[in-house]
Amino acid sequence: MSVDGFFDSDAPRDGRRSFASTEALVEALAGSLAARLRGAIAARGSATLVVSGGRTPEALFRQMADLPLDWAAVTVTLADERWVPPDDPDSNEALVRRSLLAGPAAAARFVGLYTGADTPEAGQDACDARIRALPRPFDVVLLGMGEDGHTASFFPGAANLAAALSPADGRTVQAIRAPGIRQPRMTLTLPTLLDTQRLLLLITGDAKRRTLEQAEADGPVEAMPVRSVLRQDRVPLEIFWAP
Ligand SMILES: O=C1O[C@H](COP(=O)(O)O)[C@@H](O)[C@H](O)[C@H]1O
Repeated sequence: MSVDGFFDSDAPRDGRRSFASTEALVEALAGSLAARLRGAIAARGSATLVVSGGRTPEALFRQMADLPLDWAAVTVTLADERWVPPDDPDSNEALVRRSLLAGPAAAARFVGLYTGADTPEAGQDACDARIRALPRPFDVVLLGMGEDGHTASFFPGAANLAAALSPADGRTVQAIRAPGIRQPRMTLTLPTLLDTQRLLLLITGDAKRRTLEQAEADGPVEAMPVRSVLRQDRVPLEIFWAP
């Protein structure tokens, strides 16, 4: 159910859905993602799901974890990772393991980005090999967004943002360091994230909605890197929002 006109205003360009509550969003989105994964498994025998970390997707992951699905045929990986071991509370892998890969979904194969190397730069080649080995296109890429307009680990002001958005050498991942972020990161590059059948952006709250409105206005991608997915025309972007 729409709560106002914002998400309906330019529907022809993007699929936008707004919900009266996070619970309603989570229920609808979990069901829709499960249907997509089932369809991929029926067609090809396997499915690949790329998810973001942070706080926003946890309720969705918990809902998905219980859905009836041949989880053993699903590979789950991350759109980005904080360069910390999986026992660190900031690890996106830890979030996925505790909230998505629980119950029936524990049967899924998880491919993490953290390699154990001292730095993401040192781990980049090994991480690239992991992602390169996955079937493509992905079936679903689920992105989030920060209030600063970052998505995945495309941060405003990141030294290597250009390489992440447009990797000259075709690499699938990029080490990221940016002012103001606690840990260095590893992110899938933009062309890799866009190599998907379905691309979703999940945001909640009024602050992020205002960030999205700002990102949709004119301005450089480097200032609000989520613009890189808003402005591309390779794969339709679906935006899911709840207050
Ligand atoms: O640092 C990150 O931030 C974004 C948004 O996180 P949230 O906590 O505001 O939901 C997330 O999409 C990304 O994967 C994560 O590494």
